[in-house]
Parts: sequence; C-alpha cells; structure tokens
Amino acid sequence: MDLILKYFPQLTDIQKNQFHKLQELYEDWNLKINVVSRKDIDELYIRHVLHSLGIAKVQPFLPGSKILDVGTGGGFPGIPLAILYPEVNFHLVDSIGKKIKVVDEVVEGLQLENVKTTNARVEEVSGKYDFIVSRAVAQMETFVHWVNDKIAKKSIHDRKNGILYLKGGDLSEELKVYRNASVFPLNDFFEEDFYETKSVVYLPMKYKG
Ligand SMILES: C[S@@+](CC[C@H](N)C(=O)[O-])C[C@H]1O[C@@H](n2cnc3c(N)ncnc32)[C@H](O)[C@@H]1O
Repeated sequence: MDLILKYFPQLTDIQKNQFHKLQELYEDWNLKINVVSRKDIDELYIRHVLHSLGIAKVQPFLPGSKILDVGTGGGFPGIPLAILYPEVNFHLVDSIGKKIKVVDEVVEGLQLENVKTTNARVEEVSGKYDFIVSRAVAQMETFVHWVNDKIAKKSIHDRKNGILYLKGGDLSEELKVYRNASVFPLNDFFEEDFYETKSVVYLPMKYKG
C-alpha cells in the first residue's frame, strides 16, 4: 500500500481505503477461486496494482471518458485504474465466467460505481471507447484485430484514442509492423526492479502498416 502512495501521493481517504482493501479481497477470493497465482498474491501491489497504474503514468484519463479492459482476468489493469479514476467509466470484459465473478465481488466489496463487467469474448462486445487497456491477453496483431472497431473516432484527450497495452520483454519483433506504436518503459516512472523490463505500448487508432 505504501508503494502506491509513493507514486500516487494525492489519493483521497476513500481511494486509500479501496487500495488497502484489495489485499484482503484478493486473498479471500483466491482461496475460493484461484485467479491470481499464490506467489503473486504476496506481491499483489508490486506485480498487479502498481503495474496496472503504470498506464495512468503514461496516459491520465479525463472524467467522463470510457475505457475497455480486455481479458481483465481478476481485474487487472481495470480495477486499480477504476479506483484511481472514480469519474471515468470502465468496462471490464473476460471470456471466463469465474474470473468475472471475482471481479464482480471485488467491485462490490470496494463499492466501485464506475465499473461494468461482461462475461464474453471481446469480439462479441460492442460500444466505443476512448482507450482500450490490457495485459497478458494476446499478441498485438490479434488484439488489434479484436478491438480496432471499438475505439471512438473523436478524441477528448490530447493523445489520440487507441490501445494502451502493458507488455514485457523485447517488443521489437512483435511491434515491427506497427510503425506508429510508442513504447513507454515503466522504469522511467517506477524504480523497483520488477519494472526494468516492463512497458506500456501505445497504439493510436487507425493503424496503417
Ligand atoms: C493471462 S490472463 C490475464 C488477466 C489479466 N489481464 C492480468 O493481467 O492479470 C488472460 C485473460 O484473457 C482472457 N481472454 C483471452 N482471450 C479473450 C477474449 N477474446 N475476450 C475476452 N477475454 C479473453 C482469458 O480468459 C484470461 O482471463
């Protein structure tokens, strides 16, 4: 929890409580349904919560904007971002029902009013969003194919609407065809070793190869 305050010192008491409660909620739910690996539960804040918030360091979201989290699993990156931005609308989607059930329980436990969840493959979801966020779901090419038609044409942020994807390791091969992709290394924002190889990939909409 101190880790979150170290990088996001302006949190309200409500947000501090919500971030604090995450540990207990995920511990409880993990005993019933294994959504986060045992090892990762011990390092929830560094491996999941702060990692998710890396997207906010690259692209802060404006009130009223709409964000789609594809393949949210246990709620990452969507849940930490929804705590950080209570005035932004988040739609968290996963094709596995038991994962969405955990997300629903966490949303209820935190009394988050800005999160909607759907148990479906993202290809079946309609709607338009300012940004599409994700982590560990698919190769960029497949992902772009799934979500390209879900990005709203009109951008309200300075940065053009598009995809913000948390990736790790060497991305040169995967991103070779995306000449307009930008890679933001997370160790520019976070000093912990875990972030040395992690980055946020931004891909503006209407990619042309
Ligand atoms: C490795 S997990 C990552 C979960 C979470 N994003 C995280 O980083 O902790 C991948 C998730 O993507 C979901 N998924 C894969 N393809 C999907 C699709 N086409 N539509 C919706 N969810 C999908 C899977 O059900 C799984 O929960």
